[in-house]
Amino acid sequence: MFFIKLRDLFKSYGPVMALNGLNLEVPKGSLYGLLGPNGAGKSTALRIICTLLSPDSGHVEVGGHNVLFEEKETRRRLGYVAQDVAIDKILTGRELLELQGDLYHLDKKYKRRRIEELIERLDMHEWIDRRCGSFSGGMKRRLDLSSGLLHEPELLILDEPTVGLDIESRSVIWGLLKELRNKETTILLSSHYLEEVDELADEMAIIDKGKVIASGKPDDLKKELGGDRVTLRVREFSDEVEAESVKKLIKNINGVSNVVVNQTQGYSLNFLVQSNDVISNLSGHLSKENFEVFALSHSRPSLDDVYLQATGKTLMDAELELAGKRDFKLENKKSMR
Ligand SMILES: Nc1ncnc2c1ncn2[C@@H]1O[C@H](COP(=O)(O)OP(=O)(O)OP(=O)(O)O)[C@@H](O)[C@H]1O
Repeated sequence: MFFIKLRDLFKSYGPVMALNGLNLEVPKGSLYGLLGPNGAGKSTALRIICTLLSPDSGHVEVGGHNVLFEEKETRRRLGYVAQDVAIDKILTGRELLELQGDLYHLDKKYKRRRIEELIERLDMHEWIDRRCGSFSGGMKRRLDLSSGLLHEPELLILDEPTVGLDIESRSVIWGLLKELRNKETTILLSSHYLEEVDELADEMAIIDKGKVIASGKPDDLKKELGGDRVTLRVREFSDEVEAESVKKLIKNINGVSNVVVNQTQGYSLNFLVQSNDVISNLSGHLSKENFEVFALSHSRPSLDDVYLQATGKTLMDAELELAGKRDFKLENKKSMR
């Protein structure tokens, strides 16, 4: 049974098409990861599900309710932890949670109990009575997460929950998310950290340019690639021309597939091999064209390889490319309106 269903979702900001026919189905009680580079459209999709933004067209359903017509019912059932939250600087963490509880119209006794539970669970007692203005990024995130969980929502939506956080805060947040999933809360989170999605998600979707281009269980997606991943360098620092020549040669070797030049890693080559024999014979093939093996590593496929297979580039290359095209100043201005 699916708890969230998105069908043919389109959304543009002026000339920028953020969602380009997005389809997604999130099973009830699962932890679902949306993986994609900055600018892929993840936040836009999450904000639409949370009723904070309207799509240009498409269907959005949460727990059997049409989100576009039943905003109030949807909001009651979900907790949303945004990417950037402007937390009041003067209130203490506890006062902020009290205020949030009042906004949810929680019963006084229930609210106090929930606040205590969350302070305990997210290990916040040492600093929760300090003013929020003095909090670190990790403390703010834990406070945000507590706010989103006060009313025990059936659905928790998190936009990049651990971006830029210290290891301790990240592990506290991961621990809580795993626990909630075991208690049947449906969790949808966006991330551009491969290891976060790999570690947490039961199912995932890769989003690229406003569309889902691959989805399934992380392990199944890795297995579908069907071979081991090899990274090869023919010299310490290659250039594009050399890398493309090596690519041409390797592509024609039997048992090799998905050859990609990895620009951000010194023009190394990434590819999949069907058996170890291919690796043993590699230097023979290369020497025919006067190339040699400078460095070679070999591993089981990772989510980065899944991403590479689906998009033709690594997640890091995609981020660099998109970062060059974005006008963050303008976006900030528009989203404050
Ligand atoms: N308020 C806005 N005004 C103009 N363009 C926007 C606005 N918000 C997002 N965009 C553009 O829409 C596209 C999708 O952005 P979105 O924030 O949804 O992506 P994302 O995958 O969540 O990335 P990030 O993690 O950086 O937020 C990007 O090209 C972005 O530049």
